[in-house]
Amino acid sequence: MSPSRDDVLKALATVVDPATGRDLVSSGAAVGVSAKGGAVSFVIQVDPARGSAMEPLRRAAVAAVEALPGVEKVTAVLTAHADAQSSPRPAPKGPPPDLSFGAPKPAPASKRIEGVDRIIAIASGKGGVGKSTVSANLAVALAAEGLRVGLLDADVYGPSQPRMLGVSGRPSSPDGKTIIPLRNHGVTLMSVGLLTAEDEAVVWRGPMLMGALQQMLGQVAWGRLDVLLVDLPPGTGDVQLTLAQKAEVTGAVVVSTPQDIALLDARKALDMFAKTGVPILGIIENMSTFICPHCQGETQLFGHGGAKAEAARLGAPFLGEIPLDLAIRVAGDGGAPIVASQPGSPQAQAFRAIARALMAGALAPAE
Ligand SMILES: Nc1ncnc2c1ncn2[C@@H]1O[C@H](COP(=O)(O)OP(=O)(O)OP(=O)(O)O)[C@@H](O)[C@H]1O
Repeated sequence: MSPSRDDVLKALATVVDPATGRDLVSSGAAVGVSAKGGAVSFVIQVDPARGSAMEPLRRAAVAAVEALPGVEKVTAVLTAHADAQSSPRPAPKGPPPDLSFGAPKPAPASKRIEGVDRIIAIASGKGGVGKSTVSANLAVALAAEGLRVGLLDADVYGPSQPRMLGVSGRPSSPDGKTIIPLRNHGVTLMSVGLLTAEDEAVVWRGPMLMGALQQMLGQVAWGRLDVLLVDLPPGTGDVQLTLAQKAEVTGAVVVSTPQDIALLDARKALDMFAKTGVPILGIIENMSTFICPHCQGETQLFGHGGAKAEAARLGAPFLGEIPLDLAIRVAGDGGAPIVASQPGSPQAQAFRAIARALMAGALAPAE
């Protein structure tokens, strides 16, 4: 019989970090613990200053878990938690988060959005990597697979979903409390961009920003949704933290380009989610290869495969790659993402494959 997540936690609780004298579970160092079939994965957060000196601890943790009956594969990753000053970390309240990519868990009532089964955050470490393009196409692709999909554009600094999904006009609020979202290409959409004039520069200040996000989570009449995608602003700021605190987020998908710099930034996003207990559902490489619009030849402009290698290193699922392709940009800028406007194209198929990979993991029906 394969071990349960609790079995794995018990095994990890026997492994003591000699530097702190505390075990991996009570110190909060072991996060993202997942046990599925015989495959176990977890992340050990370490102080970056101790870096490679932690490898023996990682090996001890792997050995403790491997000793459990039914374990076939153990993936254990060391990550540096972003704030080295805070070491040793305070022990988190409650057990480490569940990184299982299976059925949604019942959430505390206050954190649930009525009628919404799962919330998936789409994040990137830095701007311009195509997070919004990926979110829009992924939303349409999931809808094409038969799911009821919502898209919340929380990119307060540059809301682009109304343009990408070809939606305009102000959402109505018949009772002055509930906001009725708009809908196009099979996707229910709400965006901060719909609450402000298109050319109006929005200077959101902290509390206002949190208020807007909470309003969009709590006051929008989303209806029944299998999944709500949240297109986050780039980086690792307040909106990300608010979302993790105020809503029961099923997990996060991180979009990265293959360049090292983008990957470094992507690492920050991954670390932030690990710290806030949000499981990583997968990594998508965008602008993976360049498709020439004239000869259709393929060039590896930014290198290729960096995100896949990083995903493997972290033990996170790699969901797929999207080429840098003029047709993808033109379609997005024209208000009909390529999955909707050219569903038979190879580019649309690449997004559909990613949607299916996500469904096979995070959106899989209950076992
Ligand atoms: N795979 C792609 N092929 C061609 N163009 C792309 C691709 N992905 C994104 N783009 C284009 O790159 C630009 C930036 O993309 P997008 O707005 O999706 O990025 P972003 O990461 O959401 O940026 P920000 O968070 O800064 O708003 C857009 O003009 C978009 O059309």
